[in-house]
Amino acid sequence: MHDVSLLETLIADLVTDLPAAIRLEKVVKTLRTHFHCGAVVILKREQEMLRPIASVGLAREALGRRYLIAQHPRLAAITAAREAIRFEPDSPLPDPYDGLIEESPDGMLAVHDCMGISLYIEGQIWGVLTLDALTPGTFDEHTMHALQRASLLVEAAVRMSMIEEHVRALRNQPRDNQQRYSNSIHENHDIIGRSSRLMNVMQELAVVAQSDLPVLLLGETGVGKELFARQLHQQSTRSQQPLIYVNCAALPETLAESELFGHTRGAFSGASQERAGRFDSADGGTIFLDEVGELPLSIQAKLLRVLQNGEIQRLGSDRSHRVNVRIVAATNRDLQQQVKTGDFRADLYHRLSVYPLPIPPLRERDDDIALLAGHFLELNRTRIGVRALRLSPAAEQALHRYDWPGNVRELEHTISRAAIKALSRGAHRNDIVTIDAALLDLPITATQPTLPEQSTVEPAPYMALGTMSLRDAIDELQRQFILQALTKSGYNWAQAARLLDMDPSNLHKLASRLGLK
Ligand SMILES: Nc1ncnc2c1ncn2[C@@H]1O[C@H](COP(=O)(O)OP(=O)(O)OP(=O)(O)O)[C@@H](O)[C@H]1O
Repeated sequence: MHDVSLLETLIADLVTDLPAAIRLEKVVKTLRTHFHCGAVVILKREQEMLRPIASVGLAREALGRRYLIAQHPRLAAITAAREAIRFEPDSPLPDPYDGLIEESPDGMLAVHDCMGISLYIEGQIWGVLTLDALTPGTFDEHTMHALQRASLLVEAAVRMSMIEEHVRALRNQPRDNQQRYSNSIHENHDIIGRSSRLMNVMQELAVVAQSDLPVLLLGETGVGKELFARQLHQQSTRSQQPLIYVNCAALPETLAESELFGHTRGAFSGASQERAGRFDSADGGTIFLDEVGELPLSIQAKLLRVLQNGEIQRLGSDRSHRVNVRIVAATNRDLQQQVKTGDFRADLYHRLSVYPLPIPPLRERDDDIALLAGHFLELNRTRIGVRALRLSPAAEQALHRYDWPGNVRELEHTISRAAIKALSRGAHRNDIVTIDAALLDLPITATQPTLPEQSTVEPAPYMALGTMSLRDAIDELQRQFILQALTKSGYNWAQAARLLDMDPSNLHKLASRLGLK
């Protein structure tokens, strides 16, 4: 593609009426074709971090990662410069995408070309664009100039996507809220995931956030109810006011009342001075009652009174005062069942559950697993200080097969544990550490066969001329391709056949001949 046709294609990507995320995906695909790259990524800057928001050629989990700029010298150099920057194939600086490249047999970036450019919106750095080509010599002075020109259109595409998001958000907003909300729509990215189930919850959450209704977040342990509560507050009209967290399970019954509603001086022995409670602290804002199902019945009665008349009474006081607090509660218990057994007051239940919002368990949003895993891998990579931390294909498969009774929390702990175990095998700072399925130590919960661990597609130096026959080399290449397709499709043979553009029955036959079945 010549420069002119590149610009034309980018302009076409720009003017087509597409959702923001898809528009940017199209842009990176166009750039990949034009610049003959293995991977192209658009990353958005968020304080000290860069977050991939559109990518092609990288493993899907990359979209869940966050790159601390200070820890990635290439990204730091691109961010610091205004012009396009190129890294020579022999550059000693580690590449942030090592282990994540789809096209490379083991995901690794050996000798390769890399270039990038910072993206500016309204005079401020907005993010960066990076391009990696697997063949050294792909990028030269000419491509640098072409990238410089193309970056203007990428900036335009980003701008357009931002404007569209603003418009969509404003359409959903009550009038008095417009200014505040438009400032914050791009801020919170803490909830990782792109599954349709998650997107539906986020949409519902955005709508209910704007009402002042009490919300009851329901979901199994570890699904992220606290994150959703924070998001709800952030998107509400109260976002500039406090969000006060109360863990009801950790409140001792004897102290619960004074903690929640405050106490007067001398209300009990040790109460040497008057003290405000959590409801006072939350005045004007939101109180988040986590694990509300654990509240003792005596406190439930007092909480109900606050919800009924908006007034609180400090322990030891006979006067009450008004507070204006929005209630968001969460539980992993079956509250209706608790009502039946008399452990939870029915009247309080009805007050709290005006708007129940169920958060789906992780096993019902498989699409989020890779992104979350990527996010936790990057956090752990930073923590343990290695160059790259990645999953073997079999490990990735194991994550998808497992049913995650402890949900995201369990995934987070599984990856942290495996990272530390990998480190204890003697990894060093400059190492690329691969977590294999055994390190994850997950119980087998599925019927699908486990890919043999040798499916980690290693670079194949042994395929050099003189070390094997052409026939064996072809077999080896076919084996690697099939394993990659199987890994990518989660061992779904029909999908793997489509990826390989083969007839499924031929794929089965070939896989048997190659010893893969
Ligand atoms: N979508 C997500 N993106 C990033 N991190 C997540 C996500 N969901 C959950 N987490 C992380 O998983 C962990 C558990 O989340 P959280 O404590 O909110 O769960 P919970 O539903 O409140 O669980 P419990 O009912 O046991 O209190 C936290 O460390 C949280 O940051």
